[in-house]
Amino acid sequence: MTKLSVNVNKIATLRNSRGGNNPDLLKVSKDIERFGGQGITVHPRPDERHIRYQDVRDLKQIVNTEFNIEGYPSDDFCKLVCEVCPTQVTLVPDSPDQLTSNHGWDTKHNVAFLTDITQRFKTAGIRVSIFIDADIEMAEYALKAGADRIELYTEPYASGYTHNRELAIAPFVETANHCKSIGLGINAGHDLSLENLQYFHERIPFTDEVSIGHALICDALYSGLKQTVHAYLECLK
Ligand SMILES: CC(=O)[C@@H](O)[C@H](O)COP(=O)(O)O
Ligand SMILES: NCC(=O)COP(=O)(O)O
Repeated sequence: MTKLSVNVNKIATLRNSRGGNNPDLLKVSKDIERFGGQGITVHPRPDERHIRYQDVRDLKQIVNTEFNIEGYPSDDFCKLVCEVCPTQVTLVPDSPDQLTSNHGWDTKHNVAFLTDITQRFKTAGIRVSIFIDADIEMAEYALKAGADRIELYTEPYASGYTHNRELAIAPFVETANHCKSIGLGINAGHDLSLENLQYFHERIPFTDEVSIGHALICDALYSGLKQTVHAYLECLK
C-alpha cells in the first residue's frame, strides 16, 4: 500500500505571512490525519521561511501517523532530528538559498558523508531516506550509504507528463524496479498532483510513500482540505 504523507510547508508559509497563528499548523495537521492522511512531512529550511524548528518539535507531540522530516543534514538539522526522533528523515541536498528542491544527491560522490549521517540517524532508530534523481547508480550508492529507502525526485516526471507520460515515467519505473530488486524502499515526491499521481501509482504500485504538499494545498483552496485529501487517496487505491 502506498502511503500519502502530506507536506504542510505551505500551511506554515500562509501562517507566517501575517505573523500570527492562522492557519494553525497543528490543527491542520491533526485534521489531515483525521481525513485519512497517512503521514505528515515538513521541510525546515535554514531561514525558517515556512516550517520553523519549533514547529517540528510541536508537531512531534501531535502527529499520530508517520512523521517525516526532510532537509539538508547540517549540524543544526541533525541535532533537531535526533532531538525529535521522527519516523523518518529524508536527506535532501538543498543549499540554503534554493527556492525549492530541484535535484537529488550525487550519492556516489557523497557516499562517505551520507554513510556517516545515515549511521547517526539509524543508531537513533530513525528510518533514513535519501532524495535522488531517477538513476540506478544513485540508488546503488544510496544503498551503500546504508539508506533504508530512497525518495525519487519527481519534478522531471511531472513536467514531462502532459507532453508524453510514457516517456516521462520510464526512468522512474526502471529505477524503482531496480530498488525493489536490491531491497531498497521507494518513496517519491515533488510536484506530484491530481493530474499525474494516479498514473505514477499505476506504473509503480509498490511505492512505499508519496509526499505531496504544494499541489495538494493549492487544490484545497478550491475543494477544501477534507475532499482534497480524499481525492489524493483515491489516486493511490
Ligand atoms: C524535498 C522536496 O521535494 C520537498 O521538501 C520540497 O523541497 C518542498 O520544499 P518547499 O515547500 O520549500 O518548496
Ligand atoms: N518530498 C516532496 C514533498 O515533501 C512535497 O513536495 P511538493 O509536493 O510540495 O512539490
